[in-house]
Amino acid sequence: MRNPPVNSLSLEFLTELLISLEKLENDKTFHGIIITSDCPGIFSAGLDLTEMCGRDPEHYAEYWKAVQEMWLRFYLSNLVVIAAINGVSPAGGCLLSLTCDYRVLANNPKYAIGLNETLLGIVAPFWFKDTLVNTIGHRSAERALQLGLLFPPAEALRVGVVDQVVPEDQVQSTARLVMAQWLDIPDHARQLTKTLMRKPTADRLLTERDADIQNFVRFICKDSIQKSLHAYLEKLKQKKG
Ligand SMILES: CC/C=C\C/C=C\CCC/C=C/CC(=O)SCCNC(=O)CCNC(=O)[C@H](O)C(C)(C)COP(=O)(O)OP(=O)(O)OC[C@H]1O[C@@H](n2cnc3c(N)ncnc32)[C@H](O)[C@@H]1OP(=O)(O)O
Repeated sequence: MRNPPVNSLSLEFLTELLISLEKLENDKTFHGIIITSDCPGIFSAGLDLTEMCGRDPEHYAEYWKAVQEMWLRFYLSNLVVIAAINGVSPAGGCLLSLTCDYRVLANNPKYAIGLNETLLGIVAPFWFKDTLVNTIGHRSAERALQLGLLFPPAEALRVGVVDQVVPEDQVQSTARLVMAQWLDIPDHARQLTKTLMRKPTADRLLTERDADIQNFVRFICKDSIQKSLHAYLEKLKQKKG
């Protein structure tokens, strides 16, 4: 991912990601992809706050549809998808990694990962929650979501948000080793098993997709939510000054 400075998942970047995924899926010489970051120290800052702040309802609806599409397409991809997480990964950045089949995280205490939406005064939608529950179990997910926990590497490994923590200079090579192991499995059997595991979760969003967009638009348009997102963005900007 190369969307400096923080790989935020803007509408444009999400569209590029989806086009890239589609191209790779349509090229039958590809069997797997490794998602990693070109921004030093940052895997992805998550959803782009500027797409959710100070825009009109039509824009929010278009943006949310693209976020849903990213989740659905990566979560259900027939390719083996591995996240080589070489930086901090809050909220939507964590969600993107949770769509992958395997997560390797660099062992740097700054590289926290988690669904921290509540800390921003926003609520992780049910399909964010379902993805986390499927990964770490109900009790750990409930605690992590309510408290908006961002896990440092050792904790992330302990709770199961990531599958492996390795020295920073070994993230890419480890992801490639893991990829080789996954590609050794007969493709059709692995793909069908992935579908079996993930389709019920994806189907829930597919059947409630429009209602989920309407919920998002209603929620994000609230004055109180706009105010807190705006204040949060300002705080990020002032950090430098
Ligand atoms: C009932 C409910 C129904 C429906 C619910 C509906 C919806 C709610 C759910 C919405 C879900 C949202 C999920 C999300 O992903 S929200 C985004 C969460 N992300 C964060 O909190 C991360 C914020 N960023 C950071 O903490 C730091 O930037 C970071 C640690 C990533 C990097 O720090 P660093 O010091 O290296 O850089 P900064 O100086 O902070 O940032 C550089 C510039 O980038 C801008 N920035 C940062 N993050 C974002 C972002 N997520 N979106 C847009 N822009 C971002 C930052 O402002 C700086 O900008 P400039 O000052 O250079 O202009």
